[in-house]
Amino acid sequence: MNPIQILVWEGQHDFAKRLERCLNREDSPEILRYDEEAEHPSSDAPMEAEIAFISTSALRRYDRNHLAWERIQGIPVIWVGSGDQSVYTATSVSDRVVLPAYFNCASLEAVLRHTLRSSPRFGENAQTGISVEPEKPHAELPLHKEGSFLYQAACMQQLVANSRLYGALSVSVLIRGGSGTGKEHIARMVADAHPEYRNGPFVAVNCAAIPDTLFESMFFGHIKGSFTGAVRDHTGYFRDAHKGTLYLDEIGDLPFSQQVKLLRALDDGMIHPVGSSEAIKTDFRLVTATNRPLNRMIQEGTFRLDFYHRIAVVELYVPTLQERGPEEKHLLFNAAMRQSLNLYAQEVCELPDLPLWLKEWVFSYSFPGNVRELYNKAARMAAYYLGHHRFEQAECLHLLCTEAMECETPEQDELPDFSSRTEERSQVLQALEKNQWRRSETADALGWSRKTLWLKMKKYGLSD
Ligand SMILES: Nc1ncnc2c1ncn2[C@@H]1O[C@H](COP(=O)(O)OP(=O)(O)OP(=O)(O)O)[C@@H](O)[C@H]1O
Repeated sequence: MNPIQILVWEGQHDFAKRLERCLNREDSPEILRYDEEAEHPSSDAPMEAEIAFISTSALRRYDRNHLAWERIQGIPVIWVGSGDQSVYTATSVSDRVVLPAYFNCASLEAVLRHTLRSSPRFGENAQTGISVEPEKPHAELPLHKEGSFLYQAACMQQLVANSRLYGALSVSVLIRGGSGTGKEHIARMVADAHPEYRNGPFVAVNCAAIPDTLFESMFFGHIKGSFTGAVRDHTGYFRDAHKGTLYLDEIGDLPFSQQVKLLRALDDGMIHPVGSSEAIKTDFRLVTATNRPLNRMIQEGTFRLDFYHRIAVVELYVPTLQERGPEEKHLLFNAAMRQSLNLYAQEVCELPDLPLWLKEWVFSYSFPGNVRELYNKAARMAAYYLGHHRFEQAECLHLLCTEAMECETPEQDELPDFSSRTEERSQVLQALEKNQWRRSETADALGWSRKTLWLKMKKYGLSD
């Protein structure tokens, strides 16, 4: 028997490799790869392959919808989500199942089975000649713990190892990374690694919130009566951090003029409290953090190069959640759900089995707000579960929509011009009935996206 041919048209460079890894090797399917530059399956001639995996984003480049595609090619197509939530939301509520680009073998199997069964070419009991490797029973990968800091990915293990390594030295450390990645956790890890400074205070300062007029007093302190309102002596951050760690968060937001003043004091550790002629020696380890592009700011002249050299003897980069990979998202999401369930529930509440679509959402969503956002989404799901004792897909996906996505209001130009609400409702209803309530076909018939149809059905009480 000739090996089955599978067509892959999906931009992720390792997609085909991951596919091969999941598919049963004894069947050894032949994978035909298409990409941007090479010939692509846009022609109207039927394709050679027996099944295709095509990125949903490919559709946007052609004036066709997925049904037209499948009709022309005459083979079942598994659409691959780009990881963009809008695509996922739009398609997962319709009868089309979308495989997330970051799939695992279990989700591949589920999507494959669903697609082949509903394909006229293969049918319910069809022998397709392809199967997914049986899921090997494997223990969940261990989630490492450093206090309340959880991590698993190799890049995170390296980061933690480096934090300990350089933390033990008396060097200034700059921590770079996106918002919500856990920079403060890393700063504390660095501080705790030093044999001496770890025993002193950890003074955290948000540099984005320091008024220019109070800058010197806040950092270097003042003596009573040195200015109006100075009713008592004030030590300031430098002296507060003596023999410990001074953590300057959002250092990229420190105005240029304040950078000079800090640089002078950091160079020799000598400070002059406001209103005092006495110089005081301070001794601490400096750790700074930022999510701003300091290199670009230096080029643009908004961040001082000499100041950068002073604060960044060692640089640690905290990867975004997306860079850590889907496994880390999955493990952290479970841990965060467990934490929220315990926090919100009146009595002990075990983590329920999460439905496949929710796991896939976690796998494919990019979490631009990183771990902070992941904790927020997990908390929403935990609160929803405690209220409903189940996960209803449409409602949950709606709760998981980010604020920036405008989940509620589809774009106006996507909507046809209906003069009244009632008329629109009956149009939607008629179209649904005409298409046997198949959402993809109905959306096509109305000339809407599936997301728009879904939102309209919710609005008019037509969804389950
Ligand atoms: N790996 C992790 N394990 C557990 N909690 C984490 C992890 N990373 C971050 N968090 C939590 O996410 C939130 C944001 O973390 P943190 O404040 O350290 O981020 P940040 O990078 O300093 O963000 P920002 O740049 O916005 O200040 C905190 O509540 C923190 O406890």
